[in-house]
Amino acid sequence: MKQYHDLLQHILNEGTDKGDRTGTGTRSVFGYQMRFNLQEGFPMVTTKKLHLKSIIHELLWFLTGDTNVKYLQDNGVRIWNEWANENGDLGPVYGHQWRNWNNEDIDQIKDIIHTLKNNPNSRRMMVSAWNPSVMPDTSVSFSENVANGKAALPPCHAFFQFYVSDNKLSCQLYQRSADVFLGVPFNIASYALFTMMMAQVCGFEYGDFIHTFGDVHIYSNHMEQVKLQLSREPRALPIMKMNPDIKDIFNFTFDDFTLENYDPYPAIKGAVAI
Ligand SMILES: Nc1nc(=O)c2c([nH]1)NC[C@@H]1CN(c3ccc(C(=O)N[C@@H](CCC(=O)O)C(=O)O)cc3)CN21
Ligand SMILES: O=c1ccn([C@H]2C[C@H](O)[C@@H](COP(=O)(O)O)O2)c(=O)[nH]1
Repeated sequence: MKQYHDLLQHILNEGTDKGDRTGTGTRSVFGYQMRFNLQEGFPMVTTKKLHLKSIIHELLWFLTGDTNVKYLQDNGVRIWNEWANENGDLGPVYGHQWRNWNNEDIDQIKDIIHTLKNNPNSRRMMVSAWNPSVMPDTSVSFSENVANGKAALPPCHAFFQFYVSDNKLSCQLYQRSADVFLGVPFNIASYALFTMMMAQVCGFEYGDFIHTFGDVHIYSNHMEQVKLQLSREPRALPIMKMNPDIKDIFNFTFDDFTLENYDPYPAIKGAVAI
């Protein structure tokens, strides 16, 4: 994962100090791109231990269209708790927009699969989680926004596009805002896995995952952690094995994934900016 270390180093070298919504403070750059060839291994950061269980359950949760944290909590995943209201609701966030865009019965995932199978040369294979009509009002709390039918947080991984050439499936994500120490390792692994799942169910080989960023930042309270991480030499990437019998994107379950040869350095704790 030289790509990830290069990004950390680029922000340290070239970033400017910038205030942010959470009041934490960041060092930030605007615009950056990384590319991962999914045939070269599974892009899971090795220089700190990642909680793969959270990544897989979060992705399966998005795919069901669920926006309540109960499923995550029942599976030991805590990463969305801070933003949910007392009933566990997050408002119309990712899963809702993917599967039922703007409450209009538009299933963007089903539509993309149909196009991938029938017209893979299409240049219109986009999924958008960005929906201006549910943007939260930042002057009120997360739960007040949810009560008003708004999303607790606007999507960070806002939209993505698929592309097929040489029978290989690639995916490019635009991430408008990125917490490089905590969020980005999750986001890379999640979209890499999603691309591989889509490739399997549509009958393609693995292509590239391309990760494009807007405001990409290191929070000021993650600087020591980032320096420790950069002092570690990246190790060989692990291999992700998926149950080859699954041919419907909505039928994957947690037990269909096995990560082999993941040999990370120890975890590095960091506080999440709320
Ligand atoms: N500031 C901020 N950064 C994010 O990455 C982020 C948000 N907010 N808000 C919404 C979601 C929630 N995400 C999160 C939230 C917490 C962790 C986190 O604490 N990760 C720890 C522990 C992981 C675990 O126990 O599963 C880590 O060390 O990776 C990661 C992603 C990604 N998003
Ligand atoms: O998947 C995710 C979700 C969130 N983040 C980060 C990016 C920002 O640091 C915060 C969101 O704050 P905004 O003020 O809405 O930009 O969460 C991430 O990196 N990955």
